[in-house]
Amino acid sequence: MPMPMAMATSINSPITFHFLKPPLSSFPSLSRSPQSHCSFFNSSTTRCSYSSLEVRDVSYQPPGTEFKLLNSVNFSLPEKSLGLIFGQSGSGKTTLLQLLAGINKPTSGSIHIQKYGDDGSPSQSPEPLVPERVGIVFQFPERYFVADTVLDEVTFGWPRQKGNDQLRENLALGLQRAINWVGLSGISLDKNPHSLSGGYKRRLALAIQLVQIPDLLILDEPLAGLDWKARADVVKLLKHLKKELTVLVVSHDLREFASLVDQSWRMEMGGNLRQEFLPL
Ligand SMILES: Nc1ncnc2c1ncn2[C@@H]1O[C@H](COP(=O)(O)OP(=O)(O)OP(=O)(O)O)[C@@H](O)[C@H]1O
Repeated sequence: MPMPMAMATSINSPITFHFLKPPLSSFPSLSRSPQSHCSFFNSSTTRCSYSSLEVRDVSYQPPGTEFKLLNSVNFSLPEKSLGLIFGQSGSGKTTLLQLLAGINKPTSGSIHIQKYGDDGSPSQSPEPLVPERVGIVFQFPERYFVADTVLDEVTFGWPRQKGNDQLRENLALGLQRAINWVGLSGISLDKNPHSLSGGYKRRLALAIQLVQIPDLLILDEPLAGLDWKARADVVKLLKHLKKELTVLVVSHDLREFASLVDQSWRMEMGGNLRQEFLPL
Protein backbone atom coordinates (compact mmCIF):
# COMPACT_ATOMS: atom_id res chain seq x y z
CA MET A 1 0.00 0.00 0.00
CA PRO A 2 1.58 3.34 -1.03
CA MET A 3 1.96 5.95 1.67
CA PRO A 4 -0.86 8.48 1.71
CA MET A 5 -0.08 12.07 0.84
CA ALA A 6 -1.59 13.20 4.11
CA MET A 7 0.27 11.57 7.00
CA ALA A 8 -1.50 11.66 10.32
CA THR A 9 0.83 12.66 13.14
CA SER A 10 -1.77 12.27 15.82
CA ILE A 11 -4.02 9.29 15.84
CA ASN A 12 -6.63 10.67 18.15
CA SER A 13 -8.78 13.73 17.60
CA PRO A 14 -7.90 16.26 16.36
CA ILE A 15 -6.20 14.77 13.29
CA THR A 16 -3.20 16.77 12.13
CA PHE A 17 -1.46 16.52 8.78
CA HIS A 18 2.15 17.40 7.95
CA PHE A 19 1.21 19.60 5.05
CA LEU A 20 -1.49 21.54 6.82
CA LYS A 21 -0.43 24.83 8.35
CA PRO A 22 -1.37 25.46 11.08
CA PRO A 23 -2.54 22.07 12.41
CA LEU A 24 -6.29 21.92 12.67
CA SER A 25 -7.83 22.14 16.06
CA SER A 26 -11.41 22.53 14.97
CA PHE A 27 -13.33 22.63 11.75
CA PRO A 28 -16.43 24.30 10.46
CA SER A 29 -19.79 22.64 10.43
CA LEU A 30 -20.80 21.17 7.13
CA SER A 31 -22.15 23.67 4.68
CA ARG A 32 -23.16 23.13 1.07
CA SER A 33 -22.84 25.55 -1.72
CA PRO A 34 -25.17 26.92 -2.82
CA GLN A 35 -27.35 26.67 0.28
CA SER A 36 -31.08 27.11 0.34
CA HIS A 37 -31.97 30.70 1.08
CA CYS A 38 -35.12 32.01 2.73
CA SER A 39 -36.93 35.33 2.36
CA PHE A 40 -39.31 36.60 5.03
CA PHE A 41 -42.33 38.31 3.49
CA ASN A 42 -44.27 39.00 6.66
CA SER A 43 -44.57 37.48 10.12
CA SER A 44 -46.34 34.39 8.78
CA THR A 45 -44.85 33.84 5.30
CA THR A 46 -41.39 32.50 4.61
CA ARG A 47 -40.32 31.45 1.13
CA CYS A 48 -37.13 29.60 0.44
CA SER A 49 -35.08 28.85 -2.60
CA TYR A 50 -33.90 25.26 -2.75
CA SER A 51 -32.65 22.61 -5.12
CA SER A 52 -34.02 19.19 -5.88
CA LEU A 53 -32.87 15.96 -7.49
CA GLU A 54 -35.21 15.35 -10.42
CA VAL A 55 -35.45 12.01 -12.15
CA ARG A 56 -37.60 12.17 -15.27
CA ASP A 57 -38.84 9.26 -17.38
CA VAL A 58 -35.76 7.17 -16.73
CA SER A 59 -35.79 3.77 -18.39
CA TYR A 60 -32.98 1.24 -18.50
CA GLN A 61 -32.46 -1.71 -20.74
CA PRO A 62 -29.04 -3.36 -20.33
CA PRO A 63 -27.09 -3.30 -23.60
CA GLY A 64 -27.69 -6.45 -25.63
CA THR A 65 -30.87 -7.41 -23.79
CA GLU A 66 -34.48 -7.26 -24.87
CA PHE A 67 -36.16 -6.25 -21.62
CA LYS A 68 -36.38 -3.07 -19.55
CA LEU A 69 -35.22 -3.26 -15.94
CA LEU A 70 -36.55 0.27 -15.25
CA ASN A 71 -39.67 1.61 -16.85
CA SER A 72 -40.12 5.39 -17.03
CA VAL A 73 -39.10 6.17 -13.46
CA ASN A 74 -40.03 9.62 -12.12
CA PHE A 75 -39.33 11.16 -8.73
CA SER A 76 -38.01 14.28 -7.03
CA LEU A 77 -36.03 14.56 -3.83
CA PRO A 78 -35.50 18.04 -2.34
CA GLU A 79 -32.11 18.84 -0.87
CA LYS A 80 -31.47 18.00 2.77
CA SER A 81 -34.09 15.33 2.95
CA LEU A 82 -34.10 11.54 3.06
CA GLY A 83 -35.91 9.42 0.52
CA LEU A 84 -36.37 5.67 0.83
CA ILE A 85 -37.01 3.18 -1.95
CA PHE A 86 -38.37 -0.21 -0.95
CA GLY A 87 -39.77 -3.13 -2.87
CA GLN A 88 -39.39 -6.75 -3.73
CA SER A 89 -36.05 -8.33 -4.40
CA GLY A 90 -35.20 -8.14 -8.09
CA SER A 91 -37.55 -5.23 -8.81
CA GLY A 92 -34.75 -2.88 -9.92
CA LYS A 93 -33.80 -0.79 -6.88
CA THR A 94 -30.05 -1.29 -7.16
CA THR A 95 -30.27 -0.80 -10.92
CA LEU A 96 -31.75 2.65 -10.30
CA LEU A 97 -29.03 3.54 -7.77
CA GLN A 98 -26.39 2.55 -10.31
CA LEU A 99 -27.87 4.99 -12.83
CA LEU A 100 -27.97 7.78 -10.25
CA ALA A 101 -24.32 7.12 -9.40
CA GLY A 102 -23.33 7.20 -13.06
CA ILE A 103 -22.20 3.55 -13.09
CA ASN A 104 -24.59 2.88 -15.96
CA LYS A 105 -26.35 5.34 -18.25
CA PRO A 106 -30.14 5.46 -18.64
CA THR A 107 -31.41 4.23 -21.99
CA SER A 108 -33.74 7.23 -21.95
CA GLY A 109 -34.78 9.99 -19.56
CA SER A 110 -32.84 12.50 -17.49
CA ILE A 111 -31.31 12.92 -14.03
CA HIS A 112 -30.80 16.53 -13.00
CA ILE A 113 -30.44 18.93 -10.12
CA GLN A 114 -33.00 21.72 -10.44
CA LYS A 115 -32.79 24.95 -8.48
CA TYR A 116 -36.00 26.75 -7.49
CA GLY A 117 -36.44 30.38 -6.47
CA ASP A 118 -38.40 31.88 -3.59
CA ASP A 119 -41.55 31.74 -5.71
CA GLY A 120 -41.22 28.00 -6.28
CA SER A 121 -40.44 28.23 -9.98
CA PRO A 122 -37.19 27.03 -11.56
CA SER A 123 -34.53 29.72 -11.13
CA GLN A 124 -32.12 28.39 -13.75
CA SER A 125 -31.65 25.58 -16.23
CA PRO A 126 -31.39 22.11 -14.68
CA GLU A 127 -27.84 20.80 -14.23
CA PRO A 128 -27.01 17.15 -14.86
CA LEU A 129 -26.16 15.17 -11.73
CA VAL A 130 -22.48 14.38 -12.26
CA PRO A 131 -21.04 11.11 -10.91
CA GLU A 132 -18.21 12.96 -9.12
CA ARG A 133 -20.83 14.70 -6.99
CA VAL A 134 -22.56 11.48 -5.91
CA GLY A 135 -21.47 9.41 -2.92
CA ILE A 136 -22.55 5.78 -2.92
CA VAL A 137 -22.18 3.21 -0.16
CA PHE A 138 -22.92 -0.24 -1.52
CA GLN A 139 -24.30 -3.17 0.45
CA PHE A 140 -21.67 -4.57 2.85
CA PRO A 141 -19.10 -1.86 2.01
CA GLU A 142 -16.60 -3.37 4.44
CA ARG A 143 -16.12 -6.27 2.02
CA TYR A 144 -14.39 -3.84 -0.31
CA PHE A 145 -11.93 -2.37 2.21
CA VAL A 146 -8.46 -2.75 0.72
CA ALA A 147 -6.08 -0.99 3.13
CA ASP A 148 -4.34 -2.01 6.34
CA THR A 149 -5.13 1.19 8.21
CA VAL A 150 -8.12 3.47 8.54
CA LEU A 151 -6.07 6.37 7.19
CA ASP A 152 -4.96 4.45 4.09
CA GLU A 153 -8.51 3.29 3.48
CA VAL A 154 -9.97 6.75 3.62
CA THR A 155 -7.24 8.35 1.49
CA PHE A 156 -7.03 5.48 -0.99
CA GLY A 157 -8.21 7.34 -4.09
CA TRP A 158 -6.43 10.59 -3.38
CA PRO A 159 -4.01 12.15 -5.90
CA ARG A 160 -0.44 11.01 -5.14
CA GLN A 161 1.56 13.35 -7.35
CA LYS A 162 3.29 16.37 -5.84
CA GLY A 163 2.31 19.91 -6.78
CA ASN A 164 -1.38 19.85 -6.01
CA ASP A 165 -1.14 21.13 -2.46
CA GLN A 166 -4.41 23.06 -2.57
CA LEU A 167 -6.39 20.00 -3.60
CA ARG A 168 -4.69 17.83 -1.00
CA GLU A 169 -5.23 20.46 1.67
CA ASN A 170 -8.93 20.63 0.78
CA LEU A 171 -9.15 16.84 0.91
CA ALA A 172 -7.45 16.79 4.31
CA LEU A 173 -9.87 19.40 5.64
CA GLY A 174 -12.75 17.38 4.21
CA LEU A 175 -11.35 14.21 5.77
CA GLN A 176 -11.17 15.74 9.21
CA ARG A 177 -14.70 17.03 8.88
CA ALA A 178 -15.97 13.65 7.62
CA ILE A 179 -14.21 11.68 10.37
CA ASN A 180 -15.64 13.91 13.09
CA TRP A 181 -18.99 13.99 11.43
CA VAL A 182 -19.48 10.23 11.41
CA GLY A 183 -18.13 9.94 14.96
CA LEU A 184 -14.83 8.24 14.12
CA SER A 185 -12.58 10.83 15.75
CA GLY A 186 -11.92 8.62 18.78
CA ILE A 187 -10.62 5.77 16.59
CA SER A 188 -6.91 5.37 15.87
CA LEU A 189 -6.15 6.03 12.22
CA ASP A 190 -3.53 3.26 12.43
CA LYS A 191 -6.18 0.68 13.21
CA ASN A 192 -6.91 -2.05 10.70
CA PRO A 193 -10.34 -1.28 9.19
CA HIS A 194 -11.25 -4.97 9.37
CA SER A 195 -10.78 -4.91 13.16
CA LEU A 196 -13.48 -2.25 13.63
CA SER A 197 -16.93 -3.20 14.87
CA GLY A 198 -19.70 -3.59 12.27
CA GLY A 199 -21.14 -0.15 13.03
CA TYR A 200 -17.74 1.53 12.86
CA LYS A 201 -16.99 -0.13 9.52
CA ARG A 202 -20.17 1.45 8.16
CA ARG A 203 -19.14 4.80 9.63
CA LEU A 204 -15.80 4.49 7.87
CA ALA A 205 -17.50 3.67 4.57
CA LEU A 206 -19.66 6.78 5.03
CA ALA A 207 -16.69 8.98 5.93
CA ILE A 208 -14.96 8.00 2.67
CA GLN A 209 -17.97 9.30 0.74
CA LEU A 210 -18.20 12.50 2.77
CA VAL A 211 -14.66 13.85 2.31
CA GLN A 212 -16.04 15.83 -0.59
CA ILE A 213 -19.61 16.79 0.17
CA PRO A 214 -21.83 15.00 -2.35
CA ASP A 215 -24.91 16.50 -3.99
CA LEU A 216 -26.51 13.11 -3.36
CA LEU A 217 -25.56 10.39 -0.88
CA ILE A 218 -26.85 6.96 -1.86
CA LEU A 219 -26.99 4.04 0.57
CA ASP A 220 -27.89 0.52 -0.54
CA GLU A 221 -29.17 -1.54 2.42
CA PRO A 222 -27.11 0.36 5.03
CA LEU A 223 -28.32 -1.80 7.93
CA ALA A 224 -27.78 -5.20 6.30
CA GLY A 225 -25.74 -7.58 8.40
CA LEU A 226 -25.50 -5.33 11.49
CA ASP A 227 -26.53 -6.24 15.04
CA TRP A 228 -29.31 -4.25 16.73
CA LYS A 229 -26.95 -1.79 18.40
CA ALA A 230 -25.01 -1.00 15.25
CA ARG A 231 -28.27 -0.63 13.34
CA ALA A 232 -29.51 1.90 15.88
CA ASP A 233 -26.16 3.73 15.64
CA VAL A 234 -26.32 3.98 11.85
CA VAL A 235 -29.94 5.19 11.96
CA LYS A 236 -28.98 7.87 14.49
CA LEU A 237 -26.06 8.94 12.34
CA LEU A 238 -28.27 9.22 9.24
CA LYS A 239 -30.76 11.30 11.21
CA HIS A 240 -27.94 13.75 11.76
CA LEU A 241 -26.57 13.56 8.20
CA LYS A 242 -29.87 14.24 6.49
CA LYS A 243 -29.98 17.69 8.06
CA GLU A 244 -27.11 18.63 5.77
CA LEU A 245 -27.22 16.18 2.86
CA THR A 246 -29.65 14.81 0.35
CA VAL A 247 -29.83 11.10 1.13
CA LEU A 248 -31.43 8.30 -0.87
CA VAL A 249 -31.68 4.90 0.80
CA VAL A 250 -32.70 1.53 -0.55
CA SER A 251 -33.73 -0.73 2.30
CA HIS A 252 -36.03 -3.49 3.45
CA ASP A 253 -35.73 -2.22 7.04
CA LEU A 254 -38.74 0.06 6.88
CA ARG A 255 -39.56 0.17 10.58
CA GLU A 256 -36.10 1.36 11.56
CA PHE A 257 -36.10 4.12 8.96
CA ALA A 258 -39.67 5.26 9.58
CA SER A 259 -38.70 8.21 11.78
CA LEU A 260 -36.23 9.62 9.24
CA VAL A 261 -38.04 9.22 5.95
CA ASP A 262 -39.33 12.36 4.22
CA GLN A 263 -40.53 10.58 1.09
CA SER A 264 -40.83 6.96 0.09
CA TRP A 265 -41.42 4.99 -3.07
CA ARG A 266 -42.17 1.39 -3.87
CA MET A 267 -40.31 -0.20 -6.76
CA GLU A 268 -42.66 -2.69 -8.36
CA MET A 269 -41.55 -5.71 -10.35
CA GLY A 270 -40.82 -4.58 -13.88
CA GLY A 271 -39.02 -1.43 -12.69
CA ASN A 272 -42.05 0.79 -12.05
CA LEU A 273 -41.55 3.28 -9.21
CA ARG A 274 -44.48 4.83 -7.41
CA GLN A 275 -44.72 7.10 -4.40
CA GLU A 276 -46.16 5.28 -1.38
CA PHE A 277 -46.12 5.69 2.39
CA LEU A 278 -44.13 3.07 4.23
CA PRO A 279 -46.41 0.05 4.76
CA LEU A 280 -45.95 -0.30 8.53
N1 LIG B 1 -26.90 -6.17 -16.60
C1 LIG B 1 -27.98 -6.88 -16.40
N2 LIG B 1 -28.46 -7.67 -17.38
C2 LIG B 1 -29.57 -8.39 -17.21
N3 LIG B 1 -30.29 -8.41 -16.06
C3 LIG B 1 -29.86 -7.67 -15.05
C4 LIG B 1 -28.70 -6.88 -15.15
N4 LIG B 1 -28.52 -6.23 -13.96
C5 LIG B 1 -29.54 -6.63 -13.16
N5 LIG B 1 -30.34 -7.50 -13.81
C6 LIG B 1 -31.59 -8.08 -13.30
O1 LIG B 1 -32.46 -6.99 -13.02
C7 LIG B 1 -33.32 -7.27 -11.94
C8 LIG B 1 -33.25 -6.15 -10.94
O2 LIG B 1 -32.03 -6.24 -10.20
P1 LIG B 1 -31.71 -5.27 -8.99
O3 LIG B 1 -30.41 -5.72 -8.40
O4 LIG B 1 -31.77 -3.86 -9.45
O5 LIG B 1 -32.90 -5.57 -8.00
P2 LIG B 1 -33.14 -5.09 -6.52
O6 LIG B 1 -34.52 -4.57 -6.44
O7 LIG B 1 -32.04 -4.17 -6.09
O8 LIG B 1 -33.02 -6.45 -5.72
P3 LIG B 1 -32.47 -6.73 -4.21
O9 LIG B 1 -33.51 -6.15 -3.28
O10 LIG B 1 -32.43 -8.23 -4.16
O11 LIG B 1 -31.14 -6.10 -4.09
C9 LIG B 1 -32.87 -8.61 -11.40
O12 LIG B 1 -33.75 -9.59 -11.93
C10 LIG B 1 -31.47 -8.78 -11.96
O13 LIG B 1 -31.15 -10.14 -12.12
